[in-house]
Amino acid sequence: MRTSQSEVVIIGGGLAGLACAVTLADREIPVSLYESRPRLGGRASSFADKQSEQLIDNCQHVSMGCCVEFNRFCETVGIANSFQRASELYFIGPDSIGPDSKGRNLKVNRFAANPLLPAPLHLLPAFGGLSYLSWPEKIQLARGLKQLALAKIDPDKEPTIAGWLAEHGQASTVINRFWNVVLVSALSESLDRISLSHARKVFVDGFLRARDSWQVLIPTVPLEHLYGTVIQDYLKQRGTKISLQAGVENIRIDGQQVTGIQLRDGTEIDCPRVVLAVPHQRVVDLLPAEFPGREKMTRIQQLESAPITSVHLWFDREITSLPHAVFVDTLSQWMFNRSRLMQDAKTDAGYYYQIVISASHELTGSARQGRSQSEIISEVVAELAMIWPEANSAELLHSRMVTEHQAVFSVQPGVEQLRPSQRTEVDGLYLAGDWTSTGWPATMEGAVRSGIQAAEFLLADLKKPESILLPPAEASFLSKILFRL
Ligand SMILES: Cc1cc2nc3c(=O)[nH]c(=O)nc-3n(C[C@H](O)[C@H](O)[C@H](O)COP(=O)(O)OP(=O)(O)OC[C@H]3O[C@@H](n4cnc5c(N)ncnc54)[C@H](O)[C@@H]3O)c2cc1C
Repeated sequence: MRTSQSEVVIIGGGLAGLACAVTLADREIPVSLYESRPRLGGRASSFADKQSEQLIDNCQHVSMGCCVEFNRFCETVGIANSFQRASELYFIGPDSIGPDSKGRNLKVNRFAANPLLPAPLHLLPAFGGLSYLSWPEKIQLARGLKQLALAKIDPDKEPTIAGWLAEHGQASTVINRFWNVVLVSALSESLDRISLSHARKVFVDGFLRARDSWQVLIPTVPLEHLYGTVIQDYLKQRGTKISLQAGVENIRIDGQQVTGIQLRDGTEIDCPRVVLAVPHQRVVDLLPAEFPGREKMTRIQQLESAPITSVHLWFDREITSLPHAVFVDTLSQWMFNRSRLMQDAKTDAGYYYQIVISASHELTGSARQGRSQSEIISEVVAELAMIWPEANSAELLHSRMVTEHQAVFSVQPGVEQLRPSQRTEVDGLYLAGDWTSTGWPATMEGAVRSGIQAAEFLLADLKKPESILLPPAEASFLSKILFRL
C-alpha cells in the first residue's frame, strides 16, 4: 500500500518526538507521528505491575528547576500541576566525620536554600550543615566548586571528573560523600566515565547560576498519564495523527532529498520531511546504505550507554514518612516514597517505595558477580533498615527490580564530538533525541530541547523561521561576578 502523508512525519513518540510534534502542531503544521510501541513516552513510561495492580514507572523520573525547556513544555501541554516541587532535600549519611564512620549511626541532613541569600550563596548554609563532612573538608569542597566553575575546558582533551578531582586535591571522603552523590544521580554515570564539562554543567546550572535551579520536580501521577494520555489528547486536538504499534522499517532518501518512509507492515508513505526521533542505537538501521553525510552520522554508534536500576518495594506498613531521600555512600542512591508522593496512591497493595541506583554497572553482566535479584533487593532493604529500623519489622509484601541497560548515553570525554546536529545533510531529514547535540546529558530536558531544535530547523526550511528555544536561566548578579557566568 502507498499513501501520501502530512507535511511532516515524526518517527518515535518519546519526549523528543513529542516536543517536536507539539511545537509544530502549535504552529498548525500537519504532523503524523509513528511509534513502534503501544504507548507514547519512550524511556519515560510506565507498565502494569500485576501483583500490586498498579501502574508503575519504569523508573522514577525527576526534573530540576534548571530544566527550563522541559518545564515550559509541561506548562504548554497542561501537565505542570502533576509535579511536586521539592524545596527541601534530605541527605542521609553518617552522623560523624572521618572516612571510617561507615556502618555507624546515620543522620537525616535537611538541605534547603537560605531564603535571604542570593545565588550562589543560597546553598552555602545547607552545605555547611552536612554532618558527614568536617570543616576542612567543607572548605576543600567549596574551593573545588569554585575551581570547577572557573575551569577553562578544552573539549578536545578534557579529563574525566575523577581525574580532575584527584588533580585538584579533593580527598576521597569528599569525593565519595559529595561529588559522587550529586554527579552519579544527575548524570547516571560513574565519576571515572564523566567528562569534566558535563560535571561542570551540573554544578553551574543546578547550584550556582540561579536560586531555584537546584529544586527537584517529582511527578505525582504515573508517567503513562503524563506523557501518554494527556499529550496524546493535546496533539490529537491539534490535528496530529498518532499511530501506535507502527514501527518504521526504513527511511527513503533519493539523492539529496528525503522522499518517505516504509512501515514494518510494508506500508509506503510519501513525505518530504521526516524527523527521526528514535534512540541512537536504532538510527543507522533505519537509513539507506548511501546518503549524504552518512559517515558523520555513523559516529553515533560510538556512543556508549549506562544502566539505571530501580528497586520497587511494597511493605505492609510505612517505614518512613519522608517523601524522598538521598543516600550517601551506599548502594541505594535515592528513595522515593511513592505512597506519599502520588496523587491517588492506594495502600491496599502496601506502602510503595522506589529506590534508584544510577550508573548501576556493578549490577549488570559479570560485574554483578552472580548476585541474584533477591540478594540485591535484600541488600537494599538492609540499607533502608539501617536508616529506618521500621523496615526490619515490616513485612516486605512484594518487590521487583528493573534494570534499563541502555538507560542513557554515557557522558564520557569526547562525547560531544559524536553528537550530531538536529539538521542533517539530507534535505528534509532532521534528528531529535536526547543523544543529539544539545549540550545537555541524557535527560528529559535534553530530549525536549532536541525536539524543539529540530522543529526550529524545520520551520526555517519551510520559510517560517522562529526562535523558540529558551536561553538558560539568567545568572544572578553575584554569580556573574564570582564565576563569570
Ligand atoms: C531508568 C531511567 C531513568 C531515567 N531517569 C531520568 C530522570 O530522573 N530525569 C531525566 O530528566 N531523565 C531521566 N532519564 C532519561 C530520559 O528518560 C531520557 O533522556 C528521555 O526520555 C529520552 O527521550 P527520547 O525521546 O530522546 O528517547 P526515547 O524515550 O527512547 O524515545 C524514542 C522512541 O522511539 C521509538 N522507536 C524506536 N524505534 C522506532 C521505530 N523503528 N519506529 C517507530 N518508533 C520507534 C521508541 O519506542 C521510543 O518510544 C531516565 C532514563 C531511564 C531509562
